[in-house]
Amino acid sequence: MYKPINLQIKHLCIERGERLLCQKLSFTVEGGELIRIAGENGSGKSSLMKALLGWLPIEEGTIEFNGEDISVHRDSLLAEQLYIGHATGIKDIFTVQENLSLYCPNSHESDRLEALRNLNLADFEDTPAGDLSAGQKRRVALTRLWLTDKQIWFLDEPFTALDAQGTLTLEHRIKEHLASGGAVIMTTHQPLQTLLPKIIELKT
Ligand SMILES: Nc1ncnc2c1ncn2[C@@H]1O[C@H](COP(=O)(O)OP(=O)(O)OP(=O)(O)O)[C@@H](O)[C@H]1O
Repeated sequence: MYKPINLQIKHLCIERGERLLCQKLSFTVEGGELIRIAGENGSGKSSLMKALLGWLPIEEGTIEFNGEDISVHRDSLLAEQLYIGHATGIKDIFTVQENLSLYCPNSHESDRLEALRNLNLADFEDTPAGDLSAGQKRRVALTRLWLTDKQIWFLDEPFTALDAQGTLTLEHRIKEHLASGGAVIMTTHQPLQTLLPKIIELKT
């Protein structure tokens, strides 16, 4: 079980390419909570995620993690977070197993194999990632969710290219994480099957 966490966003405004993306947005995230950032294409979902991690400057407002302003001190948030972006980040020239070793260098081989089994990739460990389908590459990227001990997950369109069974497997993993006090902030354009998120809607 994780310790309690609190991410507090107050009156946040982000500007990108001279467009104002969030207008005085406020919400909180605590352990056990699933947040879905919703909105049309270009409304600023990915930008908001990056701003929450301190990777994009903010125009106005504050982001506090466990009471600390991340614009001053973001080490504790960065130490607790796992971010999986829009792009899978999988390296085509490496095998599936090598990609996992690259992303999770401290993981045990037995845990990596178990993670691959969970995602129906056990037969592909020696396959070059470049020979995988889009959905299989997404699954390789998502194995990190079975290998991490990070408490707060930032998942940008994690369901992209997954089939129905892959979607349910990911939803199940997210539920396990929430049940142990983890938090998840995600974007998705797809309908969720079993998850009931708190929705933060961005306007265009
Ligand atoms: N690197 C960048 N430089 C300048 N502007 C950018 C950059 N990346 C995105 N933007 C702009 O910021 C706005 C929000 O983009 P963002 O990717 O955050 O939207 P989104 O809601 O995640 O979209 P989608 O649903 O298509 O993934 C868009 O108008 C986009 O053109």
